[in-house]
Amino acid sequence: MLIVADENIPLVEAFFGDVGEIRRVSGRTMSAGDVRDADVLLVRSVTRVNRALLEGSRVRFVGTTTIGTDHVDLGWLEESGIRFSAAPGCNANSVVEYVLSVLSLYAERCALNDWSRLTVGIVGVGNVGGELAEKLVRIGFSVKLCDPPRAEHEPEGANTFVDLDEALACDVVSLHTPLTRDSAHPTFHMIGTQELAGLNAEQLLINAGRGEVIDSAALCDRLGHANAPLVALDVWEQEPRINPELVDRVWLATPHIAGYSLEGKVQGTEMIYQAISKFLGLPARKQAGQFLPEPALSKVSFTSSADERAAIRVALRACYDPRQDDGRLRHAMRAPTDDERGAAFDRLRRDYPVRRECSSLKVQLKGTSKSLQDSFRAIGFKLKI
Ligand SMILES: NC(=O)c1ccc[n+]([C@@H]2O[C@H](COP(=O)([O-])OP(=O)(O)OC[C@H]3O[C@@H](n4cnc5c(N)ncnc54)[C@H](O)[C@@H]3O)[C@@H](O)[C@H]2O)c1
Ligand SMILES: O=C(O)[C@H](O)[C@H](O)COP(=O)(O)O
Repeated sequence: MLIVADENIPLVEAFFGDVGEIRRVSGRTMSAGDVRDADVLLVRSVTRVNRALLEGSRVRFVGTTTIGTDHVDLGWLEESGIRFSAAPGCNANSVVEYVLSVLSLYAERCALNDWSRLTVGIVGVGNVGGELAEKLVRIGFSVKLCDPPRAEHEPEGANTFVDLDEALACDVVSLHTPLTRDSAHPTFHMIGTQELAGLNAEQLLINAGRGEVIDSAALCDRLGHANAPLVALDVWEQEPRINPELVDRVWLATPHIAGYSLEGKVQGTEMIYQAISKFLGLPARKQAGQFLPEPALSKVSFTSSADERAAIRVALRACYDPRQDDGRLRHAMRAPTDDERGAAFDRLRRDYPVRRECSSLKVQLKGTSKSLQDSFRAIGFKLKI
């Protein structure tokens, strides 16, 4: 059995070495020739999986080690009898930690002593948005949830969810929808000129869903006018050849790495390993946990003299500080041509440093308040009181 896998999927050899022969190829440039004699194909979000890639090949199973599936022609795979599996939720916690870190930076920028005074509108309340909402509520934030598909289909939907306008009126708006064009509630350019016109300088807009959910030409234009909101973008239209002018105009710019914790990546590989094992009728004995190394930073300690709010900031940013990714992307955008900038964007993702989730860090709190302990727990740190 031949397994063709994107060269940037971690631990393919460790998980699949005894399932078949493995051939690594570039996900960005993967062609029909690369996959013709494959039985199994493993991709990331950068490979378009469709008739052009697979027709005439031996491929019977496609797995994407990602949450998003907009790069895959699901209809064509089904018609062609090719089994498909994604990795729902694999890196949801990583994205949530990205948003929490952005929120902590924003609160600091606004000189807000208590970050939980910010209201947060979450658009798209699935694995990522749902986990974000749960953590924010536990910390004490007020959240508004916008998810029309869920609002329509769930019995309590009308009471739980708000419409997009209401979510867009919050201090912070965080987008976590999939990219859809033909659904009942399409998200392609869901945030366009009109929605952007309604946002103001007292607001923060975060997009860690898919770049095409925001009309980026309209955003670039809005950011050139008065009273514009602050914007944090992790995802972009036309990746990897993103608009350098837009990078210049946003507050925080990261190269589609919100989901790039080591835990998130390894869980993605593990979920596809489980799906393939089931497809082939093989036992799935390997688990992500056995491949996670000891974290570089394993413990921090705060005493009763710690400023409680600063303690959360310090611990959160010890795990992940988006300003480092922002600096690297801005530097990469100095390259002179579109091609070079695109290659640099992909390099930043390929050579991404090891980033561990908050659950890998033990936090010792001596003589601190119960509410601080609850907030640390809500974020996901391991506590030692
Ligand atoms: N930046 C990153 O690194 C990163 C990482 C993981 C996922 N993502 C993106 O985030 C998306 C969401 O991930 P998830 O795991 O939460 O997916 P999910 O499928 O669990 O949830 C998506 C939610 O969005 C809702 N939705 C659909 N259309 C909507 C609309 N028009 N308005 C509001 N809500 C709508 C759905 O009903 C669903 O509840 C993924 O599809 C992927 O594109 C990005
Ligand atoms: O959909 C996802 O899971 C994320 O967007 C994922 O982090 C994308 O990463 P990639 O597959 O491009 O490495």
